[in-house]
Amino acid sequence: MSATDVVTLDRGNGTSCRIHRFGATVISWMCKNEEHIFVSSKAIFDNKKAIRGGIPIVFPNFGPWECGPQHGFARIRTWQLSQPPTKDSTGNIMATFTLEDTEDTRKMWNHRFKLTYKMTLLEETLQMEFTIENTGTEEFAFTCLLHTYFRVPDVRTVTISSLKGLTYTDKVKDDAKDVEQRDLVSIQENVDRVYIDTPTEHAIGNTAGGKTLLLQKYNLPDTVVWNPWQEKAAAMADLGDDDYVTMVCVEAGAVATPHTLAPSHSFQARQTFVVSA
Ligand SMILES: O=P(O)(O)OC[C@H]1O[C@H](O)[C@H](O)[C@@H](O)[C@@H]1O
Repeated sequence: MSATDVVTLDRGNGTSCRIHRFGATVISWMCKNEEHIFVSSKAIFDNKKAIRGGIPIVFPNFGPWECGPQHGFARIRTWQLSQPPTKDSTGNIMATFTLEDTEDTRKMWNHRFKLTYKMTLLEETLQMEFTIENTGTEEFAFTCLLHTYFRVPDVRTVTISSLKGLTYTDKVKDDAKDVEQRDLVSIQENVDRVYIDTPTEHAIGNTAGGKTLLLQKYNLPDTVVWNPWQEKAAAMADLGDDDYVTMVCVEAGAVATPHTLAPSHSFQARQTFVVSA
């Protein structure tokens, strides 16, 4: 990984965020010396393969895709740093990354677009604003998602709130639909679920340092919960055998229903992590 590949936002006081320009992938968020983002011990940084961990950006398609690679191409393209890290008068630090269509993306998916991804590092908060513009002359449909891997001491003790009563698609059970019954979701096996139409905030308990993290989202109506567990983790070349224990993916997205964007229109979404108690 070369130094020019990584952009650092640093507030001091052990609070920083590092973003790899490949995929504009957040690879670290430290808050008061506590790392909240998981990156695999076997992650490959060859600017070809998606980084295993961090916050890959899924666009223009979530999951397997007839036009190109799983989860689309945004996570495997090098983004431009359009606004280098800048501090405002309150001490918050922001940086902005952009990605536009190229001949190569148009061969896969013949649409013109501009993605803008603005990160803001606040004192105990990390905010990610994601904008998709249709810069072409025809409408297009997409799904998108911020595929966050949180770093946790032990996934078996993690809890996720605000999913009770919601319908989910269970990708481990051939996309069977079911309704979540639990007040707090915990993970004790391979889980891969798309919860549909979720509220704007989840509290994730027992994350790094025993802290509860709030995941707040805007215009990202669905929440994916994923952990490959032991057997599937062992079969993944870029995930250490025991890495599944120290990660949980809670992913905010617009995936259950594709979103259609008219020419010259834009779609704006946001996710924010707040360190709570
Ligand atoms: O291996 P990847 O292409 O990075 O996908 C990793 C995972 O992403 C999401 O969480 C999906 O719901 C899973 O089905 C998938 O396995």
